[in-house]
Amino acid sequence: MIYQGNAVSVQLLDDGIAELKFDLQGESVNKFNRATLEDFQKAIDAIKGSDQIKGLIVTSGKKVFIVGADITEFTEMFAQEEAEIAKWSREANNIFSAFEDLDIPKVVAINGFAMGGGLEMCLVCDFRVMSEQAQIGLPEVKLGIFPAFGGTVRMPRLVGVDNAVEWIATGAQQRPEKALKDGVVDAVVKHDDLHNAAIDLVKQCLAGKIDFRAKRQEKLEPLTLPPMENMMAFQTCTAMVMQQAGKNYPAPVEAVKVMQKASGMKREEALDVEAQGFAKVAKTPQATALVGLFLADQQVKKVNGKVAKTAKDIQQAAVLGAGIMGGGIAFQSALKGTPIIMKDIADKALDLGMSEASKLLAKRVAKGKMDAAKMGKVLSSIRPTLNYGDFENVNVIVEAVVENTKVKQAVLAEVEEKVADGTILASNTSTISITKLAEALKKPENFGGMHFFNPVHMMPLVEVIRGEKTSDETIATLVAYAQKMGKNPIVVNDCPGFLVNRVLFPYFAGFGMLVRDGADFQQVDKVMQKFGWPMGPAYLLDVVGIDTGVHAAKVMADGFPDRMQHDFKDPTEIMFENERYGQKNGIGFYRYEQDKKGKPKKVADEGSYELLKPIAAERKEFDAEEIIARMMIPMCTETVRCLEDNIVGSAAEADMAMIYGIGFPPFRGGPLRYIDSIGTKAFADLCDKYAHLGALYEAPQMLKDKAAKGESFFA
Ligand SMILES: NC(=O)c1ccc[n+]([C@@H]2O[C@H](COP(=O)([O-])OP(=O)(O)OC[C@H]3O[C@@H](n4cnc5c(N)ncnc54)[C@H](O)[C@@H]3O)[C@@H](O)[C@H]2O)c1
Repeated sequence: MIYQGNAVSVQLLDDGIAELKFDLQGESVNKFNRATLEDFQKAIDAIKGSDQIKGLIVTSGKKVFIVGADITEFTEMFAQEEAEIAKWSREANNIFSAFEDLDIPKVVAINGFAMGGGLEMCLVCDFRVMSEQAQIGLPEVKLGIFPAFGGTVRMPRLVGVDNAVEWIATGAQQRPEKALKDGVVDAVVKHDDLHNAAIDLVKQCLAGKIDFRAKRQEKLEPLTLPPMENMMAFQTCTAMVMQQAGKNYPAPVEAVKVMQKASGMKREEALDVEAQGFAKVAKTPQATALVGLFLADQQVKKVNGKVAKTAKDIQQAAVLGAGIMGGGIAFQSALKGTPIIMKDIADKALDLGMSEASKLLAKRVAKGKMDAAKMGKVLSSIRPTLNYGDFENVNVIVEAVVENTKVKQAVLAEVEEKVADGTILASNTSTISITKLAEALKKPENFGGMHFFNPVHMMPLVEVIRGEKTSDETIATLVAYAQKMGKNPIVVNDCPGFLVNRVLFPYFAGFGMLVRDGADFQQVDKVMQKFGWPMGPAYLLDVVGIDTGVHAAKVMADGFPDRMQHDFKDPTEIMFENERYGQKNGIGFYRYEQDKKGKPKKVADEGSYELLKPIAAERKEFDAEEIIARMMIPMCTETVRCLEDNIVGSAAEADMAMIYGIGFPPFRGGPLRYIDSIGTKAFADLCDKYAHLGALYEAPQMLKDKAAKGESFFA
């Protein structure tokens, strides 16, 4: 053994070829934390000090190669001054450069995920051999930053400007074929042949058949494009990236700028430019929010992992109701490998459910994401039925029949009689209390809520709802089933609207008051979309369905009369009374026409303004800042109240639910992180400023306390 550290070892194999192996002890994956970087430096020193090593292969002792830098270290690091952050990147790069400069052929064997810093490690090697099972990428922009272990320097020099921009600015994870085609790797081999293929390449270098020094030199020099072509290439890329990323996500554009600025420089100078650019983006609020989001996601997964430990085995599921939601649940369950019985009372509904599932599957086949055999298998694991035969073998049942308490209670009581003792039942209700539905059951402990979002196959969130009598084992099983379906469950306690709708409806209430006070709903939509929402509130209400919106708003008002009842006619109610139900009947706040692809396209409709006139003050322009405050305060304060009332277990879970469930702008991190970004004191002051609008605008006690103590929701 030439070197043995906690994360890196160097061992001499045969013929003067050594193996440098990453294998971080005590962890399931390799990552570049500070300790690994230090260890890597020591390994390089050991290689330099050995006169036996003529060539090197770089490997991993884990299933993955290296997943990237250690993101848990980012929050603290990014809190430092820009100069300190740049220094960190520069120091790491000194180690990477020292490795690159070793005057021996170095070939990396990429066995599994090589992401971010993991791929940058591969780029400092002279050649890259990749297993056909591995995937690689530079996903840093998804955290609001860009590669800073030399990625912006080596990628364009290795694969050209256009490819480098695509890999860095999209942050996409890439398969072996793409990596080989773009020249990011030099060979793709069968997984079992990887080690030998890497050794073979080192041997060819040692035998003088391949000039590894020439290959390495390309990475040390400026880009080779003539100045005019270079400028053109970067200009085209910048415009494209700006358009795709949008102004709310500065990192991809900054990455391109850095690459352009460094294009005429040699490696070391270019690495300085990268470090400075990196420090700048690391200090943006977007980076803070997106890194926070990543950590929150990890925390939620950890919590769920613990919860799901006591889950019952799930081999067979069933869904009651083959409508929009039941059909979607059946499709998703079957797709992810849990066979499902789909029961309805109408033949027609079953046919519709099955034909929707086959349409979705056919799309996957057409896109090459699935073969016909798999499609057949998935379809045959959905069993449509009109009766309860075989229900005694079902482990978990999701009820998704019409939204009516009596019907749901009757259906749940009926199915309880048909199943084995331990079967877990859940309702997909969006507005009815889980505790109330449980009153119809003999074993309420075996029952909970499982609130999916529409369309089920697209929406990542499932709210798992604990009623008063729901057992821990039931919650565990529902969490496990949601995970099995590829969804992100968040466990919440029962209350009107559960978590997501309880927080969303105050936002709609804010919208109603703005329109009442003379705001143009189209202006509100534009401002909120610019703020980062996928769509503004009026458009969102049209998409959700005005009838659904009015019904749910009533449930919320009954549940929280002190702040959610209003003494004026809400614009959504006006639309409802005039049979403007939104997209579903072609008219709501907007009118809907079909675009060329047959999809609904919204157009302005003067009639809406006429209808709103009796309830609205004279139309006037509002400041964007005021619109944002009046829309966001009710949403954010209600999220705080959910935390206060123990509806949700942690700030991380609350924020993730809003991002997964209703598309809260990810670069703002979620309602609670949004409060943090403004500051708890400043946000509480903002609440005071608008408190005259009603109780929804009053700062909750928890916010006041945090503001007084100078605390935030996230450390
Ligand atoms: N549509 C949404 O966006 C959405 C989102 C989240 C939750 N939900 C909830 O999901 C549930 C279903 O909503 P949907 O939009 O799919 O409704 P839907 O009207 O499309 O489907 C309901 C289905 O239930 C069937 N049904 C009625 N009584 C039945 C019985 N006794 N046994 C079996 N099947 C029966 C009907 O035939 C119909 O096919 C509701 O509780 C709704 O609140 C809906």
